[in-house]
Amino acid sequence: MRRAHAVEWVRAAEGELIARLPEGTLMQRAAAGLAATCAELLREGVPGRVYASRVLVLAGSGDNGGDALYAGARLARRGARVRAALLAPARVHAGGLAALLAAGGRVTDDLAEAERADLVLDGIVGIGGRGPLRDTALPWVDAAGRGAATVVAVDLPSGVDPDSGAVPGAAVHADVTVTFGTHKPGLLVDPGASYAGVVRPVDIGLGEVRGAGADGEALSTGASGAAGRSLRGADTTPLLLDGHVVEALQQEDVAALLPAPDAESDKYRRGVVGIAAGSARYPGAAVLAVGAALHGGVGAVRYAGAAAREVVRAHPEALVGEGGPKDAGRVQAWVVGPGLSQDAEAERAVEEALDAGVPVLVDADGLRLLARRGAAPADALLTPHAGEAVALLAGIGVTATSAQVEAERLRFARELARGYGCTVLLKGSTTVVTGPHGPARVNPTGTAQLATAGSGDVLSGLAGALLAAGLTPLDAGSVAAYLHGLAGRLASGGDVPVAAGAITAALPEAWRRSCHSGGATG
Ligand SMILES: NC(=O)C1=CN([C@@H]2O[C@H](COP(=O)(O)OP(=O)(O)OC[C@H]3O[C@@H](n4cnc5c(N)ncnc54)[C@H](O)[C@@H]3O)[C@@H](O)[C@H]2O)[C@@H](O)CC1
Ligand SMILES: [K+]
Repeated sequence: MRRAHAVEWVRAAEGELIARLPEGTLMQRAAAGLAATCAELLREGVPGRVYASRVLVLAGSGDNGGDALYAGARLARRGARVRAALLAPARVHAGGLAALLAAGGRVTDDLAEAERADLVLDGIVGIGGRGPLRDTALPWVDAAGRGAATVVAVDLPSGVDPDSGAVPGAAVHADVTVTFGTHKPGLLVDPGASYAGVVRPVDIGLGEVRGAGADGEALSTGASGAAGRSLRGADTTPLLLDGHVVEALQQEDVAALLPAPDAESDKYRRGVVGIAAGSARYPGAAVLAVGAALHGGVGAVRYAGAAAREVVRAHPEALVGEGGPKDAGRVQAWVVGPGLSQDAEAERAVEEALDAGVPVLVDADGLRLLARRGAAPADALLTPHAGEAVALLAGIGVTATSAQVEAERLRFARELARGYGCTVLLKGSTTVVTGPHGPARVNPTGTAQLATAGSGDVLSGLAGALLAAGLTPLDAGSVAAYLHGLAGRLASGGDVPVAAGAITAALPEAWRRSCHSGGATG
């Protein structure tokens, strides 16, 4: 599991470490890791060596600038020609600057240095940054963009909000981000994630803090349901700040979560998912959702609704009925909403699915109907895109535009999960899945090619099947997003447009790659 922690968490963990270590230790660890990565990049890149390479440090007023200056000093000691632009000279990190000068580095105010550098270190702001880049930094960042330098962001690209991934104005576009101790949420969530380039974590010993965990290490987050907050003190207490952890499933996590039939399994024990979707006018959504559900690890798929004939023609494996969810046989989870329209019959289908006493995934038209209720059962999974999220938010008295939802996906997904009291999967450039408490999950496999008609119907059928197979709403949503994203990548071969049916066709291969070692996450 890849984990990111919010600034408040990082500060608390660092505070605990700083109290135990000699002064400056953490910054030296950060600078050493940063310099090692820069040296590697210089050796791999055009100069092919550190000696005589041109390095420009952009140093802001905080410790982020300190990290960059100390790393610059280390590179200067290895023969690099290092220059530093001080963006707030009166408040520059004094120790870092002294170290750089002592190692032979120089201060510069010549913008041309940015254009001819081999490597630019963005030490403008780190986790202390708020708002867009300030005017003093802009000409330097623009000049670096004009040149051929490899841009390395220190901890995170300046201008990206560390906790939300929002990019409120100008920001640094990094080729590589060297992040300390743990990922920051803004590095995993768009739009911030798209500014970070390749993210390389550097261990600075946060794992030494009780209960803390750098990438991949055990970290008690109180799992998906805990409502704990800021529990520090007693020796056995993990450092836990509710809502401060963001996770991204990796291939081995998905492998462990995928349902696998055992010798005892028959079709009913594997789970049956019910799909209440489509309408006489829009049968396609039903066909797509059922088709994906058939690949979702359940023993059978029931369809209930007006598109029964079209569904069985496309998928003879499905058990179909023309009535509503109440008249269908037993299922372990319902999917309700895709292509349902919003008439009285649709409303009844949503009511019946919500009252069925099993986990229910609500999508599309179902969400618009649900917004009028302003609440959902605790084991529901809501799967809005930004536009549907706006309607759902209105249902709990929150006014927001789609653009605002897209800009702060984590925040609005959490707000919906808390407001409706259930799990929410917010679709988009970075799909976010979260319950009212505990960690949020972001999907690492997405591709822009998934933004295609019917793609959401495929996702809801697949996630519903995983719910019926017994996964929790958080696991079902995040595993479905992972497989759906991977299938989309496989179907598009990277950049070829895909139709929703092609995503479904690629699901078996995505599943196969996810349950075997050998990796899938890009
Ligand atoms: N706290 C720690 O123990 C460690 C921190 N480290 C580094 O320290 C960083 C955090 O340092 P700080 O807390 O000093 O904060 P930063 O260096 O991230 O930034 C704070 C400074 O930037 C200014 N600032 C804020 N927003 C700005 C904007 N949009 N444009 C320009 N200037 C802006 C503030 O006025 C303040 O002076 C981390 O990101 C990491 O790089 C590392 O050295 C590892 C250890
Ligand atoms: K930075």
